[in-house]
Amino acid sequence: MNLTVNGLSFHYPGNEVLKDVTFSVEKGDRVAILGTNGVGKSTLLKCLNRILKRDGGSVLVDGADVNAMSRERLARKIGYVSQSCRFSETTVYDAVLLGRKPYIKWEVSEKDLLMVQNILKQLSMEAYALRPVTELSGGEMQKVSIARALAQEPQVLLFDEPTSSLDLKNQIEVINLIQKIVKEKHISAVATMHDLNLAARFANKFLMVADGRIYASGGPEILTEENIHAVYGVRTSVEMRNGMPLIIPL
Ligand SMILES: Nc1ncnc2c1ncn2[C@@H]1O[C@H](COP(=O)(O)OP(=O)(O)OP(=O)(O)O)[C@@H](O)[C@H]1O
Repeated sequence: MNLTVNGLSFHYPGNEVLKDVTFSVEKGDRVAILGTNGVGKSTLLKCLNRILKRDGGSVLVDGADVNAMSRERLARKIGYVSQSCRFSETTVYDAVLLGRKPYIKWEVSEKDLLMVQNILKQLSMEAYALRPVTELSGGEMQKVSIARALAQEPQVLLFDEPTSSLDLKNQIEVINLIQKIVKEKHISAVATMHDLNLAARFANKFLMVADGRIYASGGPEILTEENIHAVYGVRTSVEMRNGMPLIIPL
């Protein structure tokens, strides 16, 4: 699988948000999209997933334009976990099972049920599997939407701030699980992130967005004090720890 974005642009009425965004994601990549509030990170994810219709440029999955795909085909290619998850009145189990929708023909198969059980187990969600989603905490709900996207078995997983409501243990668990799934299933994941240290732990590729454009892209070597200052306007000290950059605001 290969996701190629070329010259993508997008505007909301009276607000040009993305300009000439170009990057690619290969099988096995974990990509972190970084940048300040309101710079257009969520908008970019939504353009990849066709939730928003881009103005120009191209978004190709294995050479095929996402705009030309049927809804089901797109769902098998790209999964998306939004920032604010909304669920109808169902149990956690059924909400996760809904992720299997692109694959279910007439009835739910043994494979679908097993997969849901496995994901609930991997995410330590079994204890509340039969509770109504609407009664969960913010963090528990965030895990439900992540579990549902994993059940969808797409080739690219898009996450909008996947750990924003999670405590430290769950943050680590969720990013470790995403990494594991990316490796085992030979897929890729793209996540918008605010915590640079968590991003450094999660990703192998980074896109730093500023003023609607990709300011810098590449491996952990782009997380420099200069780039961070240019993008966030914050002075930091970047040290290497266990082969990973550790970013300390000054
Ligand atoms: N539905 C909308 N209609 C009009 N403008 C919007 C809409 N959604 C977002 N915007 C604007 O587009 C810009 C980019 O928003 P976006 O949500 O993509 O930013 P972001 O980088 O994800 O921000 P954050 O880190 O705060 O989540 C912002 O200026 C925002 O106010």
